[in-house]
This record gives sequence, structure tokens and C-alpha cells, in this order.
Amino acid sequence: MSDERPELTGSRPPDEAPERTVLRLARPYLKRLIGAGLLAAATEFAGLALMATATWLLMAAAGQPPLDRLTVAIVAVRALAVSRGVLRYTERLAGHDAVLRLVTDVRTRVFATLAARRGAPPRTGDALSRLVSDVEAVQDLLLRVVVPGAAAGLVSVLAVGLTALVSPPAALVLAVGLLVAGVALPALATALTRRAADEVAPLRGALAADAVDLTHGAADLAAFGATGDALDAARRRARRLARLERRLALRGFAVDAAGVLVAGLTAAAVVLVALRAGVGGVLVGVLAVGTLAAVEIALALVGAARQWTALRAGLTRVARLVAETPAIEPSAATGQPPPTVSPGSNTPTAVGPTVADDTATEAGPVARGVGADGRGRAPEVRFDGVTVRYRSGAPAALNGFDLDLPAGRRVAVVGPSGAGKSTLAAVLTGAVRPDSGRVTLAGRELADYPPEELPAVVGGLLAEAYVFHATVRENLLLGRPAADEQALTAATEAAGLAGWVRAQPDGWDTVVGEEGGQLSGGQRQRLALARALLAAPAVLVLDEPTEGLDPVAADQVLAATLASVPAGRSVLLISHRLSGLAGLDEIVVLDAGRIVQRGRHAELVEAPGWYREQWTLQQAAEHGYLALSG
Ligand SMILES: Nc1ncnc2c1ncn2[C@@H]1O[C@H](COP(=O)(O)OP(=O)(O)OP(=O)(O)O)[C@@H](O)[C@H]1O
Repeated sequence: MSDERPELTGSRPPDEAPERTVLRLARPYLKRLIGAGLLAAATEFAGLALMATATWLLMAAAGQPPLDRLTVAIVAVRALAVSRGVLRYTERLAGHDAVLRLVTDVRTRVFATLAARRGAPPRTGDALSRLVSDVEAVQDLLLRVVVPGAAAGLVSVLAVGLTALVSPPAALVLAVGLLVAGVALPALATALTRRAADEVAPLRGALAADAVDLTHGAADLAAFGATGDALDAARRRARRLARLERRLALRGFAVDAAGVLVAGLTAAAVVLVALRAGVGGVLVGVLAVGTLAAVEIALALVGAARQWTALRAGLTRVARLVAETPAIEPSAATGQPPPTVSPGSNTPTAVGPTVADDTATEAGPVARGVGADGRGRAPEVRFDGVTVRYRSGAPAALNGFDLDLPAGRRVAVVGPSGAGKSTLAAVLTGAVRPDSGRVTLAGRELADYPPEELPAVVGGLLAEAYVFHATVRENLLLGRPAADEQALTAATEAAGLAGWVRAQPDGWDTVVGEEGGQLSGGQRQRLALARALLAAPAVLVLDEPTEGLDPVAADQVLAATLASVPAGRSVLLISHRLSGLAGLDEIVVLDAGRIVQRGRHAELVEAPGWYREQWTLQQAAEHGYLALSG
């Protein structure tokens, strides 16, 4: 597998400008981009030539020469008008072709980084909307800044060169005008808008987060009477954003007005200098109109500079993410689109795993050597003095935690709220790194495993599992992409969801709604559990698998779940419910990150301590419930 791992290219040296990091990714498409730049320059030049030829034609025609003297110019005007349209079309086609290929690569790398990140993924509306628009910043950088900028530069040089053939002093004046329009004004526009633009980006992000909070959290805000305050805060931000955008628009208008002034002044100066140099009347007219057209082309750089300013924050974030991941072979190299994170689907949201199929997972060295080793045995997991502290100075969430989980052992971790149970699951799945101590799998440090191989070895149902806006089948296949109907049925049977699926008119193709909103809380939990069972990692971590189920259903689901795990695979079960743990090999009681009791259920209910107290309380509460419901 290591031979097949993608080549590590494109990593970003520290302090490198984000544009350079992004442009380095464009290398495989350089020829296409240069082609697009040349076509853009040809388009602009055709426009410039059209203006100049048409002016010559009009002014020459005023002298009523014989028609044959004008024929070439008439044909040229038509040819230029048509070719400008054709060139513009091909330039757009070529530019978008190159850029969309590049953006596919960038998006794949960004998603790969996010998927591989150990730690909580960004879940806020701000982060999610930024993720989409940031990658589009790469597209805009090339299509709206680099390509038009290069074309404007090239055409300006050509315009000065051609003017020099007519009158060198006029060419000098034109060069000065083009420098002001194409260099000084864009620099001024950047200086005037950078500060406000820097403020606008985070403010837009905050507003996006407000929108998510106000919609998703509407019920909670109303329940706490906080809707008014939340709306006021969002309105204040919206007003501030509007003020900043007005200021940006005003400054933009002033720079645009200055551009028109520069075009007029340059044209006037070119005319004066050309007349003084003795250039003929018709050519002076051509120079005047040509100058106006050339300066207008150079003024496109003001727009490009403005775009660039607005894109910088997004580019910086993309560059940072891209720098974190190994490069994915560009699509140009294979002629195939690079693998995407989500397989295509016509359902509301296509969700897909990061590995293509079972073979990809099982072929890895970890899966072969440690995980699914052919006999289905799990690696031995050892926690040695593991300490986790989320913030310096805060009490440790796990404090010198030791645990041995040999192949096939089933251990439950219980304890009061905040004891560190979910932290333990997060450490074992690699989402949280310990501050001190070691976690080893078959003697090898957990941190040394490639993130893409770890899920085949350790995984399962983690706290607040996400259900995607997709079909039941797609949500399940996230656990194991190549699972057949039989495997889907077995997993849903164990999770107690099979009956519900069968009762749905669309069966496996039932769409579950945004965040599983069209399911009950219990059904969502069962779906997430079935997905974890389908993934069948060698070490199965189950964080509160029966959360939200009534006691009877919880007992049934837990028993079926444990029965469905093959011998030789280990289970780490996290639970606040103590019922159904009698068959487990060991129960560990955590409190404030430390183990305070351990043993089997039968021993722990006999010994004084937290376990016995909780067992008594839960039994009383649940028997009361059962008595009422029965
Ligand atoms: N992402 C985090 N950032 C900061 N502190 C955290 C974070 N996650 C957990 N903690 C803290 O770590 C401690 C252990 O939390 P953890 O979620 O592991 O407990 P738990 O036993 O799973 O609790 P519960 O049964 O309520 O889910 C708590 O004090 C909690 O406040």
C-alpha cells in the first residue's frame, strides 16, 4: 500500500503567499491556462483592432475615396467583429476547462484533509459555507485575476508597440497612461479596500453562523425567550456589513471615476503629442480611439485587484488546508477525474465514504496485519497512563488511564456525566491525542497509523453520530461501501431498524431528511448504530448505542448488537445504563478521568460504590417505568 500512496507534492513552505501555493497546484494545467490567457489576449486585441479599424474606416470614408480603397477595411471590421465573439467563446471554454479540473483537485484535497483530520470537524454554518466559497476563490483567482490580468498586460504591450510604429512620443504617453490605469489605480484600489474587505469576510461568516443558529436553534431560542436578543445581534451584524459594503462601493466608484478620467486624459495627451509630431489626421483619430480602448482594457486590472483583495482570506484558508494533505494525482495525469469524496447520486445529498470499497480497506497493511488479519482477530489495545486535558489549567478529562483490551475482549466503561467516557472513545478512534501516556494497537503507537487506515481497525458509533440528508441505504453504505443487501439487513436487524425499513414504501431508498429530521430520535440512533455495525472494525467502539431508546428496546438492541459482533473482535462499550452489561468481560467505572472501580457486573453490584448505587437507582426507576407501561 505504501508504494501506491500518492506522491507527496505541493506541500507549502512556511510563510509562502497563498496564491503561490494555489498556483503551484495549477502546474499540471499550465499549458491549458496559457492557452486560455493567449485566447483572452487575442479577444481583447481583436476588440482593440476593431475599434481602430472602424475609426479608420469612418474617417477615411468621410473623404469619399473610391470604394475599392475601403474594401479591405470593411472586410476586416466584419472579420474582427465575428472573430472577437468566437475568440471570447473559446477563451471561456478553455479557461473553464483548465480551472474546473484544478478546482476538482483542490476540492478533493480539501475534503481529504477534513476527512483525515483528527479532531472535531468544523460544524458551524460559517465553516461549512466557507468551505464551499473558499474553493471557489481558487476558480476566481484564475478566471478573474490571473487570466484577464495577463491578457491586459500583453495587449497593453502590443498597443504601445503598434503606436510606436506611428509615433514613438505618442507611444510613450500611452505607456504612461496604461501604467497609471493598469498598475497605479489597481494598487490604489487594493489599498483603499483591503481593510474593509478584511472585515467583511469574517462578518459574512458570522452572519452565516447567525442564519444557522437562528433557523436550527429557533425552537430552543423561543423556549428560553432569547429569540429577540439573537435577532438583534444578527441585525446589528447585518447593519455593520451593509455599512462596510456601502463604503467599499463608494471607494470603488471613486476609483472607477478616476479610471475614466485617466482614459480621457491619456487619449487627449496622445492626440496632442501625435499632432505635434506631424501624424496625419486619420491616424490621429485612430490613435485617440485606440488609446481609449487600450486604457479600458488595462482598467480591467482594477477589477482584478479588487477581486484579489476579496479572495485573499479564502485563498489563505484553502492554501493552509491544501498544505496539510498529500497531493492527489491530478486528473490530467490519468485522464480520469480524481476520486471524489461523494459518489454521484440523485438523492438530496450524496454521501460517500473516503475509501472506494472493501478491497481498498482490507488491502492496507494495518487491515492485513493488525485488523482483519484473515482470522478476524482484533489487535491488542493498551492504554498506558493516558492523560487528556482539553485546556491548560483545566482538570484532566482522562487522568493516567490504563486499560488492556486484548483480542475478543468486551469491556464497558461507565461513570457519571463528565467522567471522561466519550473522551476515551475519542482517544481510541484517534480524534483526540493524549497529552501524555501511550495508546498502542498490537504494540504500535496509535498516532503512527495513517489516518485513512485507522477506521478499518478502530471505529464505531461515536457521540452525536451524524445522519445525512440521503437515503437509508446511502447512510448505511457510508459504513461499508460494498455491503450487499444481506449485510444491510443483518446490521439493521441488530440495531432494531429492519422492521421500520420494511414498512417504508421506499424501503432502503427512504430519504431521511436533513440531519435525519424525518426520523424519530430512536430511529436516528438505530440507523447510526447499524452503520457502525456494518463498518465492522476490528475494535468496535460504541458510545451510548442505546441512547434515546426505552428500557425494553435498549436491552433488546444492546443484546442483539453484542451478539452480532464476531468472536475475536473487541468491543469498548460506553454506557450510562448499567442494564445488559452482565455478559461483558470487564466493567470499568470512571470518575473525573480516573478508574475508581473495575470488575464484572456480578462483582460490582455486590461491592459498595458508585456502580451498586447507580444499579439500584436505575433498577428502581426502570421497574417503575415497566410497571407503569406494563
Ligand atoms: N471538546 C471539548 N473541549 C473542552 N472540554 C471538553 C471537551 N469534551 C469534553 N470536555 C470536558 O471533558 C470532561 C469529560 O467529558 P466527556 O465528554 O469525556 O465525559 P462523559 O463521561 O462522556 O460525559 P457524558 O456521560 O455526559 O457524555 C468534561 O469535564 C467535559 O467538560
